[in-house]
Amino acid sequence: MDLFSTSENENILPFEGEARYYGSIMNLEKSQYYFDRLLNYIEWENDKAIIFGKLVITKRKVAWYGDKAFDYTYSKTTKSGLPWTKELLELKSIVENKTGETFNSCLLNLYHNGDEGMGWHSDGEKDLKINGAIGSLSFGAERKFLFKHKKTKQTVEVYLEKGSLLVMKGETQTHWLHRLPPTKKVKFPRINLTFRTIDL
Ligand SMILES: O=C(O)CCC(=O)C(=O)O
Ligand SMILES: [Fe+2]
Repeated sequence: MDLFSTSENENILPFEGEARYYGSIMNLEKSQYYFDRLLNYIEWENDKAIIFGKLVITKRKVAWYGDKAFDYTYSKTTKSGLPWTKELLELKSIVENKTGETFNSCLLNLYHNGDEGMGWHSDGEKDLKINGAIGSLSFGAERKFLFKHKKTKQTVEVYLEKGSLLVMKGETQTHWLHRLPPTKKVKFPRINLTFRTIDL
């Protein structure tokens, strides 16, 4: 929060990218409110991905919202966006004000517990604006998030607490992978929102 702003905005990547962890950007009551609203009012669906040529249906649930019903190709499957909800517009504006960036879409992930995670990837899908910022908001259970440099394999870890904001920008997606590792320690759900800019 703003009281502890000395390390706020520090780039946590050592080179070839920019990832800024703001910590929690809202109070606990607000982050609990948004967690509940998102859990109950988002149209969650199991994700489908094509991995090594096979259709895989994940336990993790996803949803896709945006400025208009555009199609977006992600993990080799195509999704179409739903119109923004009230809460998503509020959160988009909070993230835009904090970062000075603008976004036209949001991918949401619901991890029911620590068994669910996301493997190494970068968000460089062809529909995304090149080097555009991605604003990642987290609610619910705190989880570890990792970056790994594509060439040097150097890793950087950060714990994403409830109500927190992580911004990835610049060359991050070109040079770094990221992942949300599964963990036996976490028994509670987590919701993550990544605000993005799609080239329309
Ligand atoms: O859940 C997270 O923190 C990361 C999600 C992610 O990397 C993505 O949706 O591309
Ligand atoms: Fe990602």
